[in-house]
Amino acid sequence: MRRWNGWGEESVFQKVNPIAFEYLQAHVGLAKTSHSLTFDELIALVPSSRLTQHELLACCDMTCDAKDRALHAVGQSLPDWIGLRMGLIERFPDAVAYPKSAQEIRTLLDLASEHDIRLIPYGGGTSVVGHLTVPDSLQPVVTVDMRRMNQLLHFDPMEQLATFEAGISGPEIEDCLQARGYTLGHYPQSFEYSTLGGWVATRSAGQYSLGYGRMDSLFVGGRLETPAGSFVLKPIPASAAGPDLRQTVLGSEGRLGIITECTVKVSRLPKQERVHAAFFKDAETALTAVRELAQADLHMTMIRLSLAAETETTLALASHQKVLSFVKLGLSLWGVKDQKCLLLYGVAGSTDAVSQGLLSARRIIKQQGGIFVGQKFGEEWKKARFQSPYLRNTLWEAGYAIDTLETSVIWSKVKTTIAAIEDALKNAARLQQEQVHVFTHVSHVYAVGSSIYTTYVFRLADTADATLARWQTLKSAASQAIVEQGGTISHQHGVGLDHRPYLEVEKGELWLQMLRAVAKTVDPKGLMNPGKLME
Ligand SMILES: Cc1cc2nc3c(=O)[nH]c(=O)nc-3n(C[C@H](O)[C@H](O)[C@H](O)COP(=O)(O)OP(=O)(O)OC[C@H]3O[C@@H](n4cnc5c(N)ncnc54)[C@H](O)[C@@H]3O)c2cc1C
Repeated sequence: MRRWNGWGEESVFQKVNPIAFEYLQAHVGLAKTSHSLTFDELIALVPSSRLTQHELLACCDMTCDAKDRALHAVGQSLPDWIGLRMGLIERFPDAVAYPKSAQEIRTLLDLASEHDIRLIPYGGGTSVVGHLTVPDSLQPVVTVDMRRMNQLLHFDPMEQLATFEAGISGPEIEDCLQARGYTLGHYPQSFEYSTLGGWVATRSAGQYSLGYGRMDSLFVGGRLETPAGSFVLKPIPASAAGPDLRQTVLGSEGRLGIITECTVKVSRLPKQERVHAAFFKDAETALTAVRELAQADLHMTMIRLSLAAETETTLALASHQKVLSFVKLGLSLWGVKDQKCLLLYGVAGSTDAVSQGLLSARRIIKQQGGIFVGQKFGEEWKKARFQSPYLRNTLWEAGYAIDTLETSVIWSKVKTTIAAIEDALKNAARLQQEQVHVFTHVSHVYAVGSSIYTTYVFRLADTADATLARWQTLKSAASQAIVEQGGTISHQHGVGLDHRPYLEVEKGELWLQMLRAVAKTVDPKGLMNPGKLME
């Protein structure tokens, strides 16, 4: 069963070795465990619904049950966690709808327009930027859970296209496609629960984005039901007929309507898939190698470079410490010491393509002094690649909060932006007489630049309000640093509520006016996910 107040399956507990806890204490300080709300205590916070006995309840298996409303009140952002664990949830939806077809959604939208009801589309509930927060609305709010719409509607190997209902989850998609010898190749770390509709609505990026593309390029068509009517995007390979309307649906964050189906590009399952690893002596050489790999057109599936602090943290968290001491000793003999950076790189395809890809990658890595350590690190990463979010549970229970930040910039700005984000977090913590442990990797690379993904760990404060204030200070300092460096406020997580204040600087007021005009056209009464993405 899925955890109601954290990440993942209840049966999975990610242990942290004592060395890693000592490491954390040395960097962040000794933490105190805080009281976590019980499920009954959470339910007691749910007020009565404004929709009890409303005629809308006849639609889409809708329910006003407090349990359903509690389970749909938030997503997975840090403020969401503070809300769930410490009882700081201000509002709950009045009801939850569970549509089973596009037709039911059409009926729901028509009824919502007639009765002035606000709707929040809900995919897997894995948003990390406040997409699912219930607005402060005088009108009732219904959260629309899409997960019963999880069928494959059409698959055509000739065209390499598959059409799914939008509520289908990552594992369900891969089960369908792999049984037919195909894959979507989209693996965000939230793969277990997030949905196709959610990926499109947030423009998500998976771990193999280098090989298969981000959701932006996988999504070729679909259907959006808006309060004003249906919007159908035909799958067309390329078109010069005016602006590309797929771009309106991608990243729409539930503001324009409900995506009911998506047509996506699929690929043949690769014969072979390899992830290898190499160490570099410092960030300078490692980033040069990564840029050259990204620009070499090698058909790689992934590149993930952990900078020095993340490499050190990864090694501290690893379970096989004895083996690691040998590796560290060996690396130090090659002059790879304190500033070492770990690179994981993946290649997939036919046996020949994989050998050729690995060989070409090796040449570039070697030119920058990279030391190869074979497949072991890559295999471990593959095994654990959906496990690390489970650490959030373990660390929270020990009194630590963990959050992530992401952006992307052109190559000339990568190093300075990483430093600016990390410094901003450390300074903001220092001003609060606290410490923060900060580490960064780059994992989505392009010919022109790269994403930057920073993780930060800090201590929970004594109360929910104080913990939230601590997070807000850190998050806004880092977001400000991103904006000042000219980075995007989000490379992959979207805007939601948390990034909304920074959007105007990035896109400009005219762009926001255009977007508001589009929303007004398809949703004149402002029913859809109010307040997210834009005011
Ligand atoms: C542990 C963890 C790891 C993550 N890793 C990644 C990662 O590697 N890459 C990445 O890109 N993101 C990642 N995320 C963020 C998150 O998983 C993505 O934003 C994901 O795309 C959200 O999908 P979802 O189905 O859970 O959508 P939800 O969280 O339910 O909703 C997100 C937004 O999409 C809208 N929406 C959802 N479904 C529809 C629909 N059918 N029609 C219209 N609007 C809809 C919602 O209204 C909301 O605004 C991670 C999150 C967590 C918690």
